[in-house]
Amino acid sequence: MADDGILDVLIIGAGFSGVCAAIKLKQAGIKDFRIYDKAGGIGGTWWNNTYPGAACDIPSHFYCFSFEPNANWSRLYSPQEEIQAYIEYCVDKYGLRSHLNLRREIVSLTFDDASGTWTTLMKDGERVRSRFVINGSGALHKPSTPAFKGAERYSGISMHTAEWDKSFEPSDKTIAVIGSAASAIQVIPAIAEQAKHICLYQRTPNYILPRNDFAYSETWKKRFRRFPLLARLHRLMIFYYLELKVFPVITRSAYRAKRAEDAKRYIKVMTRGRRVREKMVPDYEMGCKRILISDDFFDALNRDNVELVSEPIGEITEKGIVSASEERLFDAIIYATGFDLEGHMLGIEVTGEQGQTLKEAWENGAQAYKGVMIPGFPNYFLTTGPNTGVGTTSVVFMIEQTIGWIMKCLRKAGRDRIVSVTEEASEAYNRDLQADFPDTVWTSGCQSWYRNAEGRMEILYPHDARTFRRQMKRIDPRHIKMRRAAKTATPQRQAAQ
Ligand SMILES: Cc1cc2nc3c(=O)[nH]c(=O)nc-3n(C[C@H](O)[C@H](O)[C@H](O)COP(=O)(O)OP(=O)(O)OC[C@H]3O[C@@H](n4cnc5c(N)ncnc54)[C@H](O)[C@@H]3O)c2cc1C
Repeated sequence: MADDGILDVLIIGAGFSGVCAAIKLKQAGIKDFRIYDKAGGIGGTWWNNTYPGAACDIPSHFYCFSFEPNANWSRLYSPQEEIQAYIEYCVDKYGLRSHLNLRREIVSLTFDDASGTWTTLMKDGERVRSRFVINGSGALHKPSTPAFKGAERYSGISMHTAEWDKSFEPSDKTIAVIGSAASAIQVIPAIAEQAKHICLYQRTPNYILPRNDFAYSETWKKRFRRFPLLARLHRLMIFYYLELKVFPVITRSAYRAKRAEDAKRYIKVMTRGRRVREKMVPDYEMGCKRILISDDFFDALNRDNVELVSEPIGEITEKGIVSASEERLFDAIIYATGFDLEGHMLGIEVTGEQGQTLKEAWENGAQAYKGVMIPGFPNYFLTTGPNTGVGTTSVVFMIEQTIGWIMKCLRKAGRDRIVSVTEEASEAYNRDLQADFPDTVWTSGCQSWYRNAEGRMEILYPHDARTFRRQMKRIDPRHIKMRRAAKTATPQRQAAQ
């Protein structure tokens, strides 16, 4: 930290976002930064989600940093342990350990107009001042557990997939899995063989397509190590496959209808029994909710010890779950019920210029310029902010583009300038962005976690990842303003260029 006790940059979160930001800061010669995370380790999503079967669903060679390829990915879709090990490797390679502050939860950020600095308040009462804040607190770190009537009475084992108890032994247990989306279709195949009986409580069926996963042979790993260009080409192939083949399923209605028919046929072929088949085929447009992939879920579902329950849950009792008129008894209830997205956006109390809070600024919905900057909140950057999700691409790719843009801002800000986005630029950006949604499947009427309670799209970006990359290439000086603080806070700051 500089003599004046003010950090250059404070980073929130030690997941892909925080680690990427830290690496880029170091590479730019900015060493005066700290990373804070409330978790007990690094990795973010991959530190938290350790349930059996957890893995990425974007191919690994593209679900990693472009500047740090990994020739040793074991499979097309690597398991959680490998992704966690990759993040740990990056932290060590770029010497980030000494910058880490774990088990430190941030509760508020307050901007001081006079000095142009942010004060970050930790849950333990410590305050840290910094010029910049990069908020990489992620979208999926607050497990969401529906408030079922009576849930507190349940006396068996109860846990969310994102809070997995590693000592849990599924053998010979009767288990309820609530939720049938991404985590459920990974965890069920991983425990079905050991469990005595599993009941899958499904509210809405999902489009589930084949994953086509495979292990990379030692020969291929050797080739990737020997010829880094080959690994780059492989990454590019994945990128363009997702952009040109998968993204149009969501954006082109004629193509989508055809693919939806194929997908429904696949689900029918893969499920055993007419009753289950009927409940597993979605009746909404494909792509409106996240499209899932699995090679082993249907095999698990077809097992004699796995049962689909598609009636709504009435209440949870001391020993089990009541749905319709029947009570089923369970040794364990696993909540595969996703994450609280609204809580993430406003989980930290942020107060910007002239005492305006982020809650006030987002009264009519969360929005940011390019998903990164909010008018009235200078020197404050988001990494996976509103409308930055392209469901068919790697979030790590999106993070890299965003951090590239933030670094350009920091370079321009130099040693003593304050960066802010104009209200007009942010309004125009978001007006155009929201205007591009009506032609897409996400506004076709089905409700999904992509939209907020009022139906406004706050998660997804309406275009493909190449468009996002293009828009993050440069800084528009008409939109981004630089000024000096009234009271220069950091006279001998190390230059940010
Ligand atoms: C099970 C699962 C599988 C996924 N698979 C894929 C995939 O295949 N492909 C893909 O592209 N994306 C996937 N994702 C999305 C994934 O979240 C992103 O890819 C990526 O890991 C996000 O990284 P991040 O650093 O932005 O956020 P995170 O990984 O969520 O990290 C944020 C960190 O911020 C910390 N934090 C939050 N609030 C505070 C606070 N107030 N104070 C201090 N620390 C705080 C959290 O503890 C967390 O460690 C998956 C998500 C889940 C849950």
